[in-house]
This record gives sequence, structure tokens and C-alpha cells, in this order.
Amino acid sequence: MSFKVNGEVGACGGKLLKLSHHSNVVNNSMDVNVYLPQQYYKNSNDKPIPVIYFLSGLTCSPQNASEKAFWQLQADKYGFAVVYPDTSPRGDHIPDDPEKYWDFGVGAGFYVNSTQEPWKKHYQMYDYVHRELPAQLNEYFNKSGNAKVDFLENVSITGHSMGGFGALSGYLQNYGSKKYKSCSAFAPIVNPSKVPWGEKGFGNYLGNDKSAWAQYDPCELVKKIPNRGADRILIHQGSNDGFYKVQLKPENLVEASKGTSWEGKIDVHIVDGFDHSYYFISTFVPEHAAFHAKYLGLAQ
Ligand SMILES: N[C@@H](CCC(=O)N[C@@H](CS)C(=O)NCC(=O)O)C(=O)O
Repeated sequence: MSFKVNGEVGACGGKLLKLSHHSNVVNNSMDVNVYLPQQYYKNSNDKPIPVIYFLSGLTCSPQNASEKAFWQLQADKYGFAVVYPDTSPRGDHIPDDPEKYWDFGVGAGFYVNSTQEPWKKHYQMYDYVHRELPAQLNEYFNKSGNAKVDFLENVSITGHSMGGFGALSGYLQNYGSKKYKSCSAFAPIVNPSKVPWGEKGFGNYLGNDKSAWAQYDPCELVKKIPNRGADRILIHQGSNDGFYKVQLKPENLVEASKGTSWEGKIDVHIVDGFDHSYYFISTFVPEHAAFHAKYLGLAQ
């Protein structure tokens, strides 16, 4: 498997690589950005560099978060790489929202494996993000066999809005196999089965059978997957976010966790005056970086 390097941009002490590659699971070319921190180039690490996966929200390409979330300074501070996957396959042949709106279809893959026509041929974003992309990155970057970046094991996941949902859902679904060391989210859709964005996305990608929706819904997953003991989830939500009360509803996750082993371990911070934008995300990225750094063995 190979990646095409479309750009290599100096940023802070490291480099942002703008890549594309062929995905077998989504049957299409995919764009992905990877930030390699200063530690990668200084070769100062004896251990492979851990990775944080950042899943973006509706309408985003890998560029939005690369340009506006400011993970790079944090990556250099602690010594982790950041992977920014795309939010869906792209191209004229990729089926898009019949309503031509931005909340479904291209730019809105919802990180699920579609089971429905005409979506299922390309919209396999769950397998792409959690399986194929990490495996391909590992193969490409660690060709020599001497792994410098750990894309597979010492990894954490985070995301924004639809991507916050993707991070929570992927973390919990893979919790048993310890795939991700930690999970956080910025203004996530926590209860997609019960909000308009999720109802439209899941209805189309997964069909009308609500049990298929439940396997992805974080509010259902916390009830089924036992916390191992000390793991916490970190969430920030802006109080002035226009999507907060209708689409995101982070309180639903806290409510769903009550009486489960996750009770008291999901920290939702409602932050006054912040909206849904990257001004909000970039403000709290340092806190999320510090949170993940501990789980990745990069800080006390
Ligand atoms: N303003 C967007 C609404 C969708 C939106 O706010 N998307 C969020 C994620 S749910 C985002 O990150 N947009 C891109 C950006 O702010 O750079 C539009 O109308 O296209």
C-alpha cells in the first residue's frame, strides 16, 4: 500500500504531510493529513511516537483541523503525531445527499459502515478509520521494520461534532480490545439515534432497524461496555453553540452513564460563551492534549 505525498508543510517544529491513498474498504481514493512532531525529525525518541486520531465534523476535509485546531504545538510539546482523516470519500461518482444539504453524504460519512443502497459501496468509514487507515499508515511509515511512529497500539482518539461521535463510538466499540488508550471529544453528537443529524445519517446509512443504530450510539454503548476501573472521558461543549441543545446534547451521555460503571467518569465541561467553531476547539486542545498525553505515557 502506498501513499501519495501531495504536500509537506513545515509547521512548528515538525511537518504536516498532506497525503492521499487508495482505500479498499471505501473503494476510493482518500485524503489524510499526518502531523509528525519535532521528536520524529530529531530522532530523539527511543520509543515509537504515539498517535492521536482527530475525527472532524460535518463538511470538513483533513485541512480544517490541520489549519485551525492548533494541535501541532501540543504534539511538539509532548511528542505525539496527529492523524486527520477525511469525513467521507469524495468524487462525482460518490452518492451524495438527495436533498443536497451538508449534513449527509459527502463530507458527512458519520464514521459508520453503511449497510444500505446506494451508500454501502463507499460509505464504510468505521472500518476505514479504525482498521484500514491505521494499518496502511503503519505499513507505509514503518517500512524498514524499525517503527518510529506507533499508529496501531499506543494511540488515542478525539474529534469534533460528528467526529466527536465517531471518536466516542469507536473508542467504546473497541474498548474490550484496548485499541485506544483514551478518548475525548469537542461538542460531540453523543446520542445520534435521538437527534435530527443522527436520524438522517443513520436512517440512510443503516436503514430503519434501530438495533443497527444502537451498536454505534455512545448512549447505548456506555450501558453495555464495562469501564475497566479508572478510565475517564473528557468532553467540552460551548454554551453558545447553536447545535448544543438540538443535535449534540452531551448531558444525554452523562444521564445514560448513571448506574453504569461509567458513572462519574465522563467529564462534560460546558464552557461559557464558546460556539461550535475552531475558536472553541483550539482553545481547549491544550487541555485535551494533556489529558491524552497521560494515557499515552508522555506525561505524569
Ligand atoms: N457552517 C457550516 C455548518 C457545519 C459546521 O458547522 N460544521 C462544523 C463541524 S459540525 C465545522 O467544523 N465546519 C468547518 C469549519 O468550521 O472549519 C456550513 O454551513 O457548511
